[in-house]
Amino acid sequence: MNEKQMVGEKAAEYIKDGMVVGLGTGSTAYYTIKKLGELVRNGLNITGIPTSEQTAKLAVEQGITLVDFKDVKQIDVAIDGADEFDTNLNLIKGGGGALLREKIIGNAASTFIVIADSSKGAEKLGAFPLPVEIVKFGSEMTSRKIAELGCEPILRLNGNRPFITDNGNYILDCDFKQIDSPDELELQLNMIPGVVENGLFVNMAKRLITIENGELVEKTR
Ligand SMILES: O=C[C@H](O)[C@H](O)[C@H](O)COP(=O)(O)O
Repeated sequence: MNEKQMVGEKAAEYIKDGMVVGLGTGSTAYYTIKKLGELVRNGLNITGIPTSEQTAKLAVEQGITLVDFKDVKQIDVAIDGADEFDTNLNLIKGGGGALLREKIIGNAASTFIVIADSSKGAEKLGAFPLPVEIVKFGSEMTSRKIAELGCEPILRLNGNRPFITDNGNYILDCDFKQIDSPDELELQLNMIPGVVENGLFVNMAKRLITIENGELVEKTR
């Protein structure tokens, strides 16, 4: 079993009957959703809220009932992957472009569980270029304003066209090299008009499930 499958399936153990579950996006969350599908087919009763169109499709294929977000007052647990995590369980997310919905759902969940293979750990965040979702209007200006914070934003492409998020926006990948104060940078970025959201998830993860020396490890905050 690969590391993504190990952590992804482990997270499914936290899901109990009757829960409303935030379903993450990406190649690690894939294994959680597959496992939850198996459990649902064996009688587990949950409803899911997907963090992307891609995840919605997978969840439906797996037989997981989805609920309309507008009808939801409480999300019990959200499970999602990460592109990078630090020792305080702060994260960089958005490698797959799903960061906005992931942040809304992760923030609304009583418990946000992160699942990440051993390659994602870092002393300080920043080696992974930070994804920032911006509106199309004025995108060059928004990009210049972000650059003033200390990076060279690169417009994410899909082939030779801009990548478009599920929300109809662009993504700028911003290589800050090393992020000393993720909480400050998160706020500074979101203060720039045109920025919709950024991929820094600070003080959100309650539990991290990862791998160390080939073994499953869990850390809580
Ligand atoms: O937008 C994508 C998400 O933030 C993913 O959770 C993140 O990119 C990690 O994905 P993966 O599990 O495929 O490495």
